[in-house]
Amino acid sequence: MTQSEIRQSNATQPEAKLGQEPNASAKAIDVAVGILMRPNGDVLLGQRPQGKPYAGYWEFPGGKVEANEDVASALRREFMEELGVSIVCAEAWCCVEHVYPHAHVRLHFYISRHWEGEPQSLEGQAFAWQGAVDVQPLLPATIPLLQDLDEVRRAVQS
Ligand SMILES: Nc1nc2c([nH]c(=O)n2[C@H]2C[C@H](O)[C@@H](COP(=O)(O)OP(=O)(O)OP(=O)(O)O)O2)c(=O)[nH]1
Repeated sequence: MTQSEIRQSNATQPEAKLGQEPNASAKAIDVAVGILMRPNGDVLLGQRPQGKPYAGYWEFPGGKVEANEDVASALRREFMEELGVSIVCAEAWCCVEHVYPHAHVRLHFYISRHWEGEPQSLEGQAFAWQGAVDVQPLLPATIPLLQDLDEVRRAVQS
């Protein structure tokens, strides 16, 4: 995946600030998050491993953008590290901020319909392909996006 393959989607661009108002003095941590979407609209979720904040909660795979790394590179790296999957192309979907007790995060969500490799649990986490997302608990910042995601899933199916 190159920068040119990261396209802005016009379909859904919720610019939401979720949860508490972000503390202006707390620097937001950028997080790259990828939603793998099968042709039938199913999406892949993973369960956060022990030792992390919100262990046991379900999330879309991804992780923090490192220093001197762009979001697209972080997405590629996280998917290779966590799942052994190579993202071929992905589309920027939306960006949301959330203030957790442990961090103020800025989540950059991408949707990918084209990847290479079968997801493997390289960090011991559970995974689940879901239609309408039905795993619980989900990370609080991710829950409000599910309705918009359902619209994308339906558009893919039709
Ligand atoms: N991957 C992912 N993170 C999410 C989602 N929703 C959400 O609020 N987050 C938050 C939880 C965490 O505060 C942050 C991700 O940080 P992380 O600690 O999992 O990142 P990482 O894998 O780089 O972890 P580490 O190297 O620091 O152990 O983003 C989501 O759907 N997917």
